[in-house]
Amino acid sequence: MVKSDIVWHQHVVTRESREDRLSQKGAVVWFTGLSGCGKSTIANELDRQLAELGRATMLLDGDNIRHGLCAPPERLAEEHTQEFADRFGLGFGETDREENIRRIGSLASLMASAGLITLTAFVSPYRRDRDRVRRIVEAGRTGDFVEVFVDTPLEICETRDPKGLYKKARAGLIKNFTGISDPYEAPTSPEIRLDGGDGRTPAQQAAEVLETLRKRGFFA
Ligand SMILES: Nc1ncnc2c1ncn2[C@@H]1O[C@H](COP(=O)(O)OS(=O)(=O)O)[C@@H](OP(=O)(O)O)[C@H]1O
Ligand SMILES: Nc1ncnc2c1ncn2[C@@H]1O[C@H](COP(=O)(O)OP(=O)(O)O)[C@@H](O)[C@H]1O
Repeated sequence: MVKSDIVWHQHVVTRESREDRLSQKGAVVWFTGLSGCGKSTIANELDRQLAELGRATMLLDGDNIRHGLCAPPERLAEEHTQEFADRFGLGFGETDREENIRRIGSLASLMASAGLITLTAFVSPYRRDRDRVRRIVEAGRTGDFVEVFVDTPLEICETRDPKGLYKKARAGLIKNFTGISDPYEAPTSPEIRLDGGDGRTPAQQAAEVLETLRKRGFFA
């Protein structure tokens, strides 16, 4: 393989000095699960709980990121050529999801290296894609990637259906819909598994994640 001319640049300000100033350790807390499982709600609630403790955080979630960094072709075509939009716009095919998670994983890893407790909430259905992100994040330090599997039964997600997408998917109006016409590969050994059907509130589920982060030494 031709060695790239892109050379990594060592920064003067170290990750450790950034974390010392924040009195915390950077991390990527990766929420994964079906559409409607509760990952955005729980991640938002965890963000609120961390902010209440004065922690420095960032939250990235599927719907929002797909308005910008990982926008679909039709949105890019508003500002760019159709060729550009077709090349860089992302949908929900397997390769598009791979690129979606690759981009987000790289961004989240950078945020963690700045000392931020970075929360991400994406369906991220493919084990291979999540494991790649884990390797990127943990290249810096083992243990910095905390996978949170929001294990809510499909029946509950479909009953909730807050955006009516399951109904459209069942009617064949949406292709490649996770859990209906596209696979979801559940994590085999997540750091945290939340039972989405156990009747707990998002605040209670978020509190469990918060305590795990504290026990793992990300903050005192
Ligand atoms: N085909 C298909 N499959 C799954 N989800 C779909 C699809 N089309 C649109 N949506 C909406 O997009 C949100 C998932 O985007 P993600 O970036 O998290 O997906 S992925 O990680 O690339 O699989 C997801 O948001 P959440 O419901 O918050 O998970 C859906 O509302
Ligand atoms: N623990 C919970 N108990 C009851 N409803 C929940 C819970 N967590 C989330 N919900 C509801 O489920 C729906 C989907 O939640 P959301 O966070 O958007 O899921 P996702 O981001 O995984 O698609 C929302 O209407 C939300 O209010």
